[in-house]
Amino acid sequence: MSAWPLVHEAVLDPTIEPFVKVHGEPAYSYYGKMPEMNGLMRKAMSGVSVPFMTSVLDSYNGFKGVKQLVDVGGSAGDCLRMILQKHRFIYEGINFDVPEVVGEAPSILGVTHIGGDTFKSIPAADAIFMKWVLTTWTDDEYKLIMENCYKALPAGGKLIACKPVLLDDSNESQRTRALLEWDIFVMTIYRAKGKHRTEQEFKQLGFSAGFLHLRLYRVLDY
Ligand SMILES: C[S@@+](CC[C@H](N)C(=O)[O-])C[C@H]1O[C@@H](n2cnc3c(N)ncnc32)[C@H](O)[C@@H]1O
Repeated sequence: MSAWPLVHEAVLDPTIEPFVKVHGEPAYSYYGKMPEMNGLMRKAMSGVSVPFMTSVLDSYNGFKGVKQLVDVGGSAGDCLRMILQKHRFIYEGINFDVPEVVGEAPSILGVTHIGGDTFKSIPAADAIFMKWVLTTWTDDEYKLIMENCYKALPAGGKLIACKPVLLDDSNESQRTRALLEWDIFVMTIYRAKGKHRTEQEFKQLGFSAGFLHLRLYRVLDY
């Protein structure tokens, strides 16, 4: 909470986040040093992701043909658990997150937890799932994560990124307002230059990392 009074400073100087000004380090490394914060973050992600994934899995069928799936930034592994329960043909799941998070994750049948850093390398699999990860990073960091995803996949492999897509022109709708409000949250806590992106921006960043085709599936008007 102590970062919020500094929110305007992220606009004046986007090179340093309000969270860093207050705590002296970025949010994820701060959580990693505080088991209680880390536990709260895992719990919060489960709380929002479980109902959300139930709806996604009702309408999205792009996992067909996948045998090994890595969930990048998968937190405690809830998303992967739900995907594997629904799609029994996926015989191997890898839940990849920072060591402090996977170290506390529960064991899940068919899932191996691997600790690491998306900016260094990502475990190989024939498809990658990544939900609610890219918004918190700058364009350069986003590109680096995408390059590491590209390296982790075989030719023709698939990256399934689950993200809200911003309209080209912002409007007065509740959805646009909610996404832009969320940008302010990201700007304050994670990265002053992190943001939601449009379809065209996703396409360009993916293209610059080697992903030549982008197919958009709309689920939940998301
Ligand atoms: C917003 S949470 C999303 C969690 C999960 N994908 C979900 O939708 O429930 C972002 C996740 O990225 C992880 N993360 C942050 N930096 C990372 C890094 N450098 N390498 C691997 N994981 C990272 C965090 O620990 C966190 O679990």
